[in-house]
Amino acid sequence: MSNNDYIQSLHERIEKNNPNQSEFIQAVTEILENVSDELLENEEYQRYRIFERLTEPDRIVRFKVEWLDDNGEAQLNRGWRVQQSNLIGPYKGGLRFHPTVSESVIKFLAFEQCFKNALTGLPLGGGKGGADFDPRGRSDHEIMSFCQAFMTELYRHVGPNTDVPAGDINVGAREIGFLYGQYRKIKNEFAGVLTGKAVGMGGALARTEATGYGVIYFLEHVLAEQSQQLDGKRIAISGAGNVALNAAQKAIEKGATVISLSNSRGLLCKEQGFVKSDIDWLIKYDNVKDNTLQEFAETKDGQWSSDKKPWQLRCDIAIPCATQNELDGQDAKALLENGCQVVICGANMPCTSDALALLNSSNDCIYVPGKASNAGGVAVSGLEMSQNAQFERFSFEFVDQKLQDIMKHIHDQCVECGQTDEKQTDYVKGANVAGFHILAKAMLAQGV
Ligand SMILES: NC(=O)C1=CN([C@@H]2O[C@H](COP(=O)(O)OP(=O)(O)OC[C@H]3O[C@@H](n4cnc5c(N)ncnc54)[C@H](O)[C@@H]3O)[C@@H](O)[C@H]2O)C=CC1
Ligand SMILES: O=C(O)CCC(=O)C(=O)O
Repeated sequence: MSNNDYIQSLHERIEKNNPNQSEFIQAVTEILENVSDELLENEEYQRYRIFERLTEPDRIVRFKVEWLDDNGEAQLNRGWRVQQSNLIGPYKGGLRFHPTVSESVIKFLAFEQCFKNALTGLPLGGGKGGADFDPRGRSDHEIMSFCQAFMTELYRHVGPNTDVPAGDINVGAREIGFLYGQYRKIKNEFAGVLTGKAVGMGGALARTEATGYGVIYFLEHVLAEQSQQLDGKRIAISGAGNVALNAAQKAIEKGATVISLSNSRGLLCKEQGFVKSDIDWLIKYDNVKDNTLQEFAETKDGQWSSDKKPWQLRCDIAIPCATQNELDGQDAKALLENGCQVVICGANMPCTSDALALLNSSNDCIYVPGKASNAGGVAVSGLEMSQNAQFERFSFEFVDQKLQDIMKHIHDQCVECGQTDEKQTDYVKGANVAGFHILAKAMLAQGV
């Protein structure tokens, strides 16, 4: 088979085996494009079918979640846990509760997670889970009932050395608490089976902040490569959840001007830049108010625009922190026309394929994929696991320093594996190739 035919056969296999799973196919295609050379140059990778085996999840668990709402009516949802690969550590990755959750979404997240976790240098395999449950408008009691029902099935598939879920969209400290409480009751044991727990029950200090802070630490390295710094840069951020708000807070602390936040209903802009107390307020009322951003504009400061995204704003740096495919080709074009120099992802796969192609081929803009830049969250989850295993508690400063070291380590790997002919760094290629080497080597070493 010619080289072209071989790579083409891998594309066809993915399409054929995963019909109607556009997000999963998108994530796999991006990585395949970057690792084609390694596959062609390494006969062992082909003989042992490394790519095919990495793309096939070890197991997919789909389950029924039935629970009672506040009116005493039965509700029914679907839950998933995709255990993609435990080649280099227990399956590890978050849980997402959102009506758009599907098998394709969880599979793409689990696949990406394997590469991300490998880049951290910690012994973490890859997995992801969630449910098509919409928490919007639900009471605390309903959220608790749902979480308990979800864990009543999930508990049999997880364990501190088997699979360790954490939070993702709409799964924060409150949900992790309810999930953990149910696991503890069923199993009658304290075990580090979830991360993102409250600090008083084994959670790591700085886990809440870690993903957003990690993005900014990574960004500083990207800018340093260009002999630039964060101080004075205008940053547009999308999202207004855990990742967005903590990235904003760290960026402000480092002297940047953060001009936007957003949610699925619209955009909040503050032209002169948010200040620390603004972000403190938004963190405090996240989850409490129906639309925190709109309320901020109405009662405090800034402009609210319904149904708008931040990508038309003039900015030096864009940080998408909401969800997959939130930034499309038109948005990418607008960012480039307005002089955006760096797009660095807080969210997982926030750019459509069109947007990625435009941004990553531009000589004027650097694009950093989430599997590199948002790995700080899972890295600190890894520290939480090690803290739990030792019955220890690490200080905020210790964890934050480790996080900074890990983000630098990931950046260094991207630079090493992502060199282009023009002696620049292609961060997409760097992250994909570096992660692939780690997983491929482990797969070869462990035999078939
Ligand atoms: N929480 C974590 O540690 C990590 C999260 N991520 C990724 O970061 C992203 C955000 O996650 P979190 O902040 O944890 O979730 P979150 O639930 O705290 O916040 C999500 C935010 O995105 C907004 N949003 C959702 N869909 C949207 C849409 N279509 N358009 C605009 N805004 C939308 C929501 O309104 C909310 O403000 C996700 O892609 C997640 O997979 C990645 C690594 C780690
Ligand atoms: O902390 C974790 O285990 C998971 C974080 C996560 O879901 C992600 O990196 O996308």
